[in-house]
This record gives sequence, structure tokens and C-alpha cells, in this order.
Amino acid sequence: MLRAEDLCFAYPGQAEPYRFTFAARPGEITAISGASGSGKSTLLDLLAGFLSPRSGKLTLDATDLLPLAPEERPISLLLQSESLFEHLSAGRNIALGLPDNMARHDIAANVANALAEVGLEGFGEQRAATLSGGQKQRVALARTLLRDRAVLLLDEPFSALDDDTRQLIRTLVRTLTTRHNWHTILVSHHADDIDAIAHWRYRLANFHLTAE
Ligand SMILES: Nc1ncnc2c1ncn2[C@@H]1O[C@H](COP(=O)(O)OP(=O)(O)OP(=O)(O)O)[C@@H](O)[C@H]1O
Repeated sequence: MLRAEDLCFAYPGQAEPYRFTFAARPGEITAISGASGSGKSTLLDLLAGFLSPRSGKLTLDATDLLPLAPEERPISLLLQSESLFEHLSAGRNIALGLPDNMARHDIAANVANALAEVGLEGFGEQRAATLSGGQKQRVALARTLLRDRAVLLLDEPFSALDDDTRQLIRTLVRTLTTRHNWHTILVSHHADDIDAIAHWRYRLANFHLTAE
């Protein structure tokens, strides 16, 4: 279980601090909604380690995450516009999630498996710049698969997609979350995305989270 307990944070000059308490279970999607400017990205930045809280706790099972730098945290982040290197192939982008010392044939096998799992068999050689928005999100998910981190943070990951693609990627996120036992946290202000795939919901308002 990922737990934030009274995680307290304020930007310089901010009178009332954020105080975040919530839990996210493995294999399930925990949605966080809230108005623009309510602090959703701030919360994700605290979880990912890009911001440091004044006080409070952040644990994944028995592990205290707060002393860990962002790259040491067992966390992957998927954003609205996927962060692929456009000039590299889909396969090379995915392989960026693998350890440097992995043998070539193991890299090829892992990349092929990940592509198959997101429904992009045979796309390994295609340059990222030539993929559609939905295909790019799937490549980003495949990279996340290979990183194999316990927590997946999603920040409005479906916003740039058309309706059909959006449904497909939503379903894929839910399937992968269950299959790989990820603690997935979905930040969105789209109620239909949350209704479609969330197991648990919190609303962020007035500097804290309320379970819905
Ligand atoms: N680096 C910063 N310094 C000071 N204030 C900041 C900083 N970053 C964000 N804020 C403020 O903190 C508040 C929360 O911002 P945040 O980006 O977390 O909201 P959000 O809910 O993600 O918004 P949106 O849905 O529009 O992306 C806003 O009032 C914002 O102006």
C-alpha cells in the first residue's frame, strides 16, 4: 500500500499549507480530481520527489520514500503528452527503461514483449515522430512496463486523445494496473475518465484530499 500521512507542503509565501492524507492499493486505480489550481500537480510532484514536504510521511509498504531522490523512488510518471524522443524508434524509446548492462538479445526480447502487451506488435522500428498520439501513449506505457516500478502516476494522460483512442488507452491502463499490481494514481478533471476506470476516488479542495 502507498500511504501519504499528513504530507504537509507550502510554496514560499503560501499562508495555508497543503495537507495530504490518502492511501493507494496495489492492482487498483486511485483517482484524484479537483479544480484547476487546486494542487493536483503539486501532490504528484511531492510523491515523485520533485518537491519536499515540510513534514508528514510517505511510505510504500515498509519503505519510507521521503529520503529517496526522484530516480530512486519506485515510481513511473506518465503525462498528457508522452515524453518520447521523437527521432528514436518506438523500440529504442522503450529500451530506455531497461538497465544499461542488459545483453542485446535480452533487450530485443523485452522490448518485443512490452510492445505486444500494449498491442503494438511490429512497431519496434517505427520512428516515434511518425506514431499517432494514442500509439505514443502506448509506447510510453510499454516503457513503464519495462521499468517495472510499483507506483504509476498519471497526470491527465488521456486528454490529448480522441474518444476511441481514449477508451482504448484507459482500458489498457486498467488492465496493466491489475496484471502488474501497480499502485496507479490518476490525476484528472475529466469525470468520465475517472468513472470509467477508477477503483477509489479522492477530491482535492481547500488544500486537502477528501475520499469520495
Ligand atoms: N513553483 C510554484 N511556486 C509557487 N506557487 C506555485 C508553484 N507551482 C504551482 N503553484 C501554485 O500552486 C497552486 C496549485 O498548482 P497545481 O499546478 O498543483 O494545481 P493543479 O490542480 O495541478 O492545476 P491544473 O489542473 O490547472 O493543472 C496554484 O495556485 C499554483 O499557482
